[in-house]
Amino acid sequence: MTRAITLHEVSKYYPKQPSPAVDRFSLDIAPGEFLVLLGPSGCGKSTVLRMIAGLEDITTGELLLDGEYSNDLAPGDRKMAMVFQNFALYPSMTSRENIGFPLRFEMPGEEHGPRVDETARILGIEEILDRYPGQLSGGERQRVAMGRAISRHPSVFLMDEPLSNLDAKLRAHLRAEIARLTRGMGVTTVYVTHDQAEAMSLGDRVAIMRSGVLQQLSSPRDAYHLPENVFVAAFVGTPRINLLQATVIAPLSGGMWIDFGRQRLGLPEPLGYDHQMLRIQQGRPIIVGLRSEAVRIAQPSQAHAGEVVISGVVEHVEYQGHESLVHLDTGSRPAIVPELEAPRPAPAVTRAGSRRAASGSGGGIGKLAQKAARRLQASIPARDAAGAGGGAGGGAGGVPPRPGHAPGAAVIDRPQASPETRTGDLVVRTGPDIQVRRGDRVPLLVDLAHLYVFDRDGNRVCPAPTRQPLLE
Ligand SMILES: Nc1ncnc2c1ncn2[C@@H]1O[C@H](COP(=O)(O)OP(=O)(O)OP(=O)(O)O)[C@@H](O)[C@H]1O
Repeated sequence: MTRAITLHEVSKYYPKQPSPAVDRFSLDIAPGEFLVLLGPSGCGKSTVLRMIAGLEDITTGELLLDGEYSNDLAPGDRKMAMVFQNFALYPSMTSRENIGFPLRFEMPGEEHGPRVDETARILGIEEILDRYPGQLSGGERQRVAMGRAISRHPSVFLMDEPLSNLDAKLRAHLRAEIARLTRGMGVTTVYVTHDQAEAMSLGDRVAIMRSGVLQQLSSPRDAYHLPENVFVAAFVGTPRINLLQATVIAPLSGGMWIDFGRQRLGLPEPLGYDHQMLRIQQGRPIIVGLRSEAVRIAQPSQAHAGEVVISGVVEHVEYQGHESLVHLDTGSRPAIVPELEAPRPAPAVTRAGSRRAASGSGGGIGKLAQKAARRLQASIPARDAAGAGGGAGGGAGGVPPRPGHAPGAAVIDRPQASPETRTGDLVVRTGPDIQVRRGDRVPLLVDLAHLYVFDRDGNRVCPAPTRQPLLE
């Protein structure tokens, strides 16, 4: 059995907390779907999961299971199995006993052996059934923990960062196993992670959260290619998208340029629809997003249609084996997004109050950048969250306004880095054998088909959202 889960305008206020941990969160999860809740530390992912499990009360809003109002259903009656980050196994029980333990309550008086053997076969852990947890590796222990969840034949799996205690190789391996298992069983799965790579590889859809508010609900592909706001653009993808402060220049005499301060990108005429819409942004600060594969180092004579030329000075080359990442200084001012690490270079500082050090795409932010973000946030008019996710549909049904929460980017100047530590404002992905040296000025071809523009509130305006925000 598998089931549909609906959250309708669900909020969670913890006692003595001024703002909600989860704010008017709406989501429809189809039977058998694998949905990933993704976001930085503290954004409310686990709270959503725990409300679905019945381990946390819902303050306002509704939870429907297969269309039935279920806010008050006891956890034990929800037929859900949870797998946590800290997979606690009973140390005095063998793997077989650990897996069979929940069945004592679910199938009292029945023979559990066949169910445990079947589970072990699915997970490929027949050989370790008679060992104790102390005799197992971390990966084996996590498999047993999953076995305990699977053996119950739940209608829903709820997984809260189940792989985050494992090393990278094992994580990748078990990630593939989880995908295979849950899809094979056809069981609805809600999976919490702050690791965007994990989310992208596992989810049928990802729900990206920030400060308790749903930012985007879409396929992993759309989250990468059509981020609804600058937060999603910056959170999804490695290396992080290049975000540059810019302005639009569109004189009445014709032509349109994106001005980065020292350099300009000329938009080819006749202007396409997406570029025409940028005229509205003239005179306002914007953020340009360029993924590292949207720019290549090549001579202007090699430019394809839709590519325009700028240049940059090589600051640093990062060899990665299969590719190199070239860090360049284009004389632009990078923009950063609060709650995410500052772009290069930035000391990794764990956010004060965060319960767990963030890694990967998650939560740290350089102290200087944090201070600057606070200063600038104070000076940027805060628009409500309706703009942040209410653009392209994606199934989120629009993001409700959240008084006092500015969802968009704070566009801030990067703290000044010394020449020794400076690593550029633009990262470009190249082949591994690129022959460039620090200090070389190189031509850069920017593919306009992969140019993103976000307005001052952080909402994507190019490519134009399917639902246009009100023209002011
Ligand atoms: N029992 C609680 N009492 C008060 N505040 C809480 C409680 N549990 C969580 N919070 C707060 O609610 C917010 C959301 O927490 P939650 O654990 O849901 O976030 P998360 O995205 O899962 O974070 P992480 O990835 O670090 O686990 C945080 O600010 C957290 O400090």
